[in-house]
Amino acid sequence: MSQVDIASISRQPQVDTSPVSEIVLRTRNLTKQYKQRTVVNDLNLDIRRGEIYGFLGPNGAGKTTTIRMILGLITPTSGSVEILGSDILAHRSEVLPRVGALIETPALYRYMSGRDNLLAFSKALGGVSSKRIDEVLAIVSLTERQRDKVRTYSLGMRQRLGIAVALLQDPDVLILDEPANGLDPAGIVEMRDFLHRLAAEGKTILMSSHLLSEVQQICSRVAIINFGKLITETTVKDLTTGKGEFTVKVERAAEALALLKRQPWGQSARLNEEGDIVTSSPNGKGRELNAFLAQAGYVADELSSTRYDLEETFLRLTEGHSGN
Ligand SMILES: Nc1ncnc2c1ncn2[C@@H]1O[C@H](COP(=O)(O)OP(=O)(O)OP(=O)(O)O)[C@@H](O)[C@H]1O
Repeated sequence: MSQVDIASISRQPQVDTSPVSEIVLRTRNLTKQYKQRTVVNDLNLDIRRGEIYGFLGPNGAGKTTTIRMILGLITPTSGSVEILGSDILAHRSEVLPRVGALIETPALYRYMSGRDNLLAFSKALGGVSSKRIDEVLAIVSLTERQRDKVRTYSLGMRQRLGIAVALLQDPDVLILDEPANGLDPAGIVEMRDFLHRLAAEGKTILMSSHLLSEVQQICSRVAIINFGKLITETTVKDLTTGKGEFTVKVERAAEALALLKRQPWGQSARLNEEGDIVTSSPNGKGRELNAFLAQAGYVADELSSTRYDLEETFLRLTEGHSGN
């Protein structure tokens, strides 16, 4: 995939930030066909102000194509993208300055220092104050290393410098395609802390990833797509929490299980690999389940909401298929 021309995305003059609705980025029935092949299929996404929204899917699922349509780099076959209340294609020049983007590896000059890279991009944008350059260097924690050549930077530092470029015009929305790609665990933690800081300042962040553990740690909400279609858009918490099920550690588990299975609400009760009971509760609440078991003489040692690993959930939802 090609690098994004950040300069062309943000070359337009800055406009006033007027009050906007809670949904900062919205796609409606977004569809892209190449010949007869539908690679993005009727996609409806709603991204809210200040959230870090994970856009997840296996290779070839249509993430980059969607991001390119969101940025107005390619035209949808049908459907629309609204950013900050305006249609991206109809109001490009007002909208794009408020959007910063980084698509895969940033296009940086490796023989120049970090600061000189920012100066070069700022010239392409029509000039950004030296104060703003200091600010973005501080935001991405590169102040100390700003005079060093980019070729001496780690991958994580280069990713952060790429994000610094995207931040030069102080955009409201940041769109990052695979920002954690190739980072080691320490780099991922750095990236996570850094994105949380940006979100806390009110930036809205859309990041794509196939690193599920990463999305689980960083994002508050996620959309999962496969074959260009939305499979689910939900909170990470909901995705990893069993739908109203509880895991119970109790003595004489087999007996307790038999009792539960005789209840109308407990028919799907089962034992997990650890020999603990996984079951629904009489009214969806853990307290009621606890009381029921205790009254029947099975006092629980532990009772918790059943959690699922995001990776398992993702594989189950996408059935491990690749869209390629
Ligand atoms: N210009 C194009 N012409 C034809 N097919 C294309 C074009 N661009 C992308 N595709 C196809 O569309 C599908 C979605 O590709 P896309 O790059 O959006 O997926 P992705 O989810 O970003 O994957 P990855 O994680 O591998 O980057 C792929 O099967 C790809 O081959």
